[in-house]
Amino acid sequence: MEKNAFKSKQIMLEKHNNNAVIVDHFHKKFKDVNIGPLSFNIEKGKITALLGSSGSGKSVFLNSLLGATLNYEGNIYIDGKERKKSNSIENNSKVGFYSQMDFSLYSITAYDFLYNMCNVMGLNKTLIKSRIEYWLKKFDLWTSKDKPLNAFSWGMKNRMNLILCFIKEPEILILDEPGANLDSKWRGESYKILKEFKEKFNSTIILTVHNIDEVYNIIENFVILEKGKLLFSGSEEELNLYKKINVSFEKDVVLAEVEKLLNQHNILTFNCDLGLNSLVIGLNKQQNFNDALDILEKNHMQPKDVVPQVINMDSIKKALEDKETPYKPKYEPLEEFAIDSSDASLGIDKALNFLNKIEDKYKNILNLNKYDIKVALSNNLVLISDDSAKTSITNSDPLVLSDTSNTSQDVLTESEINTIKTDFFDKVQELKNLKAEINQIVAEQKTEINLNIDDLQNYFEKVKLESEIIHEAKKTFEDQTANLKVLLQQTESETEALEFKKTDLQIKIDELKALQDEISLASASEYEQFDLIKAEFSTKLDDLKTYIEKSENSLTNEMQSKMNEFKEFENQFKDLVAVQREIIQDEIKEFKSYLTQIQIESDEINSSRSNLDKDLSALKQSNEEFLTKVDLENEQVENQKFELNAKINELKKLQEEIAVATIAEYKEIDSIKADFTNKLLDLKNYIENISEETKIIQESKTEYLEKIKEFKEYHDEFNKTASVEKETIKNSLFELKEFMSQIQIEASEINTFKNGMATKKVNLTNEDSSSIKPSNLEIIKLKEEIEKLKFEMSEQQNIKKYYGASQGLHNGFVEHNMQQQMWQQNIASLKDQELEKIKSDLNKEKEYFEQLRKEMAFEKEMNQKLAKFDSEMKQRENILELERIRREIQEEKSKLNEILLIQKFNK
Ligand SMILES: Nc1ncnc2c1ncn2[C@@H]1O[C@H](COP(=O)(O)OP(=O)(O)OP(=O)(O)O)[C@@H](O)[C@H]1O
Repeated sequence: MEKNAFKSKQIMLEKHNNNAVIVDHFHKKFKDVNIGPLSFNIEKGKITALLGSSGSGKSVFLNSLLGATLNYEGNIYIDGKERKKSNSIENNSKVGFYSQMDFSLYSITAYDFLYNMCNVMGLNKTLIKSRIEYWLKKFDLWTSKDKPLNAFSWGMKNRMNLILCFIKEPEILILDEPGANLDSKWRGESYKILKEFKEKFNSTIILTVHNIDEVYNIIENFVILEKGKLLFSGSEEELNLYKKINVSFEKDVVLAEVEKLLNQHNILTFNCDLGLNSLVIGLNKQQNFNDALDILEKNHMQPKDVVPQVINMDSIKKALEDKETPYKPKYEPLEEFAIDSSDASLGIDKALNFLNKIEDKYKNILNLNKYDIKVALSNNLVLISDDSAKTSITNSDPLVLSDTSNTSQDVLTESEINTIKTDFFDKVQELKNLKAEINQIVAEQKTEINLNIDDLQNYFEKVKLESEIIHEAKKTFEDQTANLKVLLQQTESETEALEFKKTDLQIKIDELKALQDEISLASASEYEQFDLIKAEFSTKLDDLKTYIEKSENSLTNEMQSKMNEFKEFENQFKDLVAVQREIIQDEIKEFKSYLTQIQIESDEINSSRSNLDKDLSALKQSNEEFLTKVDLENEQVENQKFELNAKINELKKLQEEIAVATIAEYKEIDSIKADFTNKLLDLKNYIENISEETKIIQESKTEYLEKIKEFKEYHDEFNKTASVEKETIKNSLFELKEFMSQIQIEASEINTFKNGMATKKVNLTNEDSSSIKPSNLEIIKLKEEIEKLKFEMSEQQNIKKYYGASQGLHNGFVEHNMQQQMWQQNIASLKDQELEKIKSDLNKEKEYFEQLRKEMAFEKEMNQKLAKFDSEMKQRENILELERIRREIQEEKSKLNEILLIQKFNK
């Protein structure tokens, strides 16, 4: 038994493999309320609306579907798996659920929140970043990705909830009131995204909504609950639900005609309101209201007002009630209606044929003899008949074209007239469509074609006006003919009366004649009396005759003049018709040539169109190629963007560092600058001082140079004297050498004496140390003498070095000892003077060198300052370099920003 139940369940599930959800006798019992038993299916890859009034059990069912409630009878199968037993993470990953989560306590950023949630959902790590970016951008929250969630508005929070639901890209999406808390723009947008999502992933979407009207266009299936029971489950067609629109018209539009027209095009009509001249039209999913409008417009039944009717639970319930007696259109649908506006040449052919046809009909009228026709006009259609008495001329009469020669052949039926009328307006419409196409393809020809179409309209207006004039003229002509007839009848009856009068008179004359005869028979007196009466009577008779003649004459004259007038009018009418005929023929010729022109243009357009088609396909191909290229480039750009962002961040950091460094450096520069300006001021003062000192030095220098010059001159002179004296000294030296050798001899003698004395001394030391003392004194004395001699010798040498001996000295070395003292005195005084001079010169030189040293020290100081200045300048240059680098970075950054902006724009 159980096995069989299992088998039947298997079969049921297999049967329903195109269903994402199978609800099998779901039953949830509460204390006072029962939800179920419910059995229905939710089709895979479709959008199903779960509808029902408040408390109907939608939430109870959704909670059970989500697995939040497992305590119910019956079963819910998701993808063939029993919900109660398959509440695992794996199975839940197939389901996405939208609920209104409140983020008021979440200070985490939107991006981080989604990142964490994706991890929790077990999304592949490589997908997370791209998914987050895609969905945040889709819901316009990418720019707020780093904002904390508790700073989001209600609308933004709701969009976050939707992202949470979509980001998983699940097979089944369950959305409980997705439009709540969203503005109308985002409600519409999210329904659009929902549809896109379904188409992209072939997902099954189950949603509950309050305003079904807003989502009607995307819903494919309906599940309707009412007080815990299933009211309906199936497609829109099965629900018999139509999008209803109330359309009202001007008073002159006949609703019956509108209804007939729409029905013939498979558009349902409901609820005619004759008072407001409006009716309700019903459109199914495949029908577009714009198509209905086009049909009405083409047939000159433009609506005055259009009010769409809201689809709500009431209208759904009504649709369910009406389901038993489905609406059937009153009028049979037309097999073919739409004009293929893409085939412009066909339209022109049709227009040509149609206009030729009209021309034929006009020819028919124009070629008729005026005597053969009786003319009347009905609206703008010409009514012609060979027998006006037989034809009822009313405004609603159909168009009748008649030729006296063959009346029956040219009579058109009402349906033929309607076809001609529809054809005519169709052709005009086709011409309009053609005009629109020409406008699109050849913009330059637009004005010309517009003018032509205007001309065409003017032409028809003119024809209409002219036919109205003809109609008026014909009417006047007919009126006058009728008047003439009446006049003729009057004249005839008057003539008849006169005839009667004449016979009466004749009878009376005859009677009178008889009476005359009787009277002639009577007496002569009576005869005389009778003659008198006779004369009287004859005058009266004459009067009567002249009266009759007169009246006869006036009648014939009047008739004659009327006949003349009639003839004149007839001629005029003839001329008018001839003129009109010529005009119409000319215009038809013009129109024909215009049409051939249009034909030529149309051919040209067709050829250009085929070229354009070729170009278009080429363009499409290149566009596709371009798009793939763009995709590739986009990818590259994304990478580049990422790199650029990283670089920008680096640059930003660098910039910040530079900015900090620059500020510090600026401060330093400022202090250096201040120091520098102070120093510069000092330097200036110093330089001023120096320049003054330099002036003084310069002056003293020139003085000193002059003195040096003098000294040099003196020196030269001295050198001259010295060279002379040198010779003398040479001689003296020779003498001195000899004197020296003598002295050396004496010295050797002294040394021998000294040695003798030394041996004596040794001996004496050996004998008695006290006996050494007197010999020591002698030695000291001798030593002093030798020292003295040495001093004198060196002095003499020195003197000889500097000055030649005075001329007295030349007198021989023999007198040397005698003159030596004198010479020494002179030399000493000379030497003192010279030495004094040299000393002062040396002092001056020393001063000069001191000055030079000072100058050099100053120069050194200046050099040091310059070096410092240079280093400061270098520092300053470094700062300027930094500034330049900073500017370059700024420029680089703005370039990058531009590139980014262009990339964004391109995207
Ligand atoms: N836990 C419960 N205990 C008792 N009755 C409940 C419980 N949950 C729901 N109900 C009842 O079940 C019925 C259906 O409720 P449910 O919430 O499914 O309605 P709904 O269709 O979602 O309505 P709404 O559109 O207002 O949200 C209501 O009458 C409700 O009172």
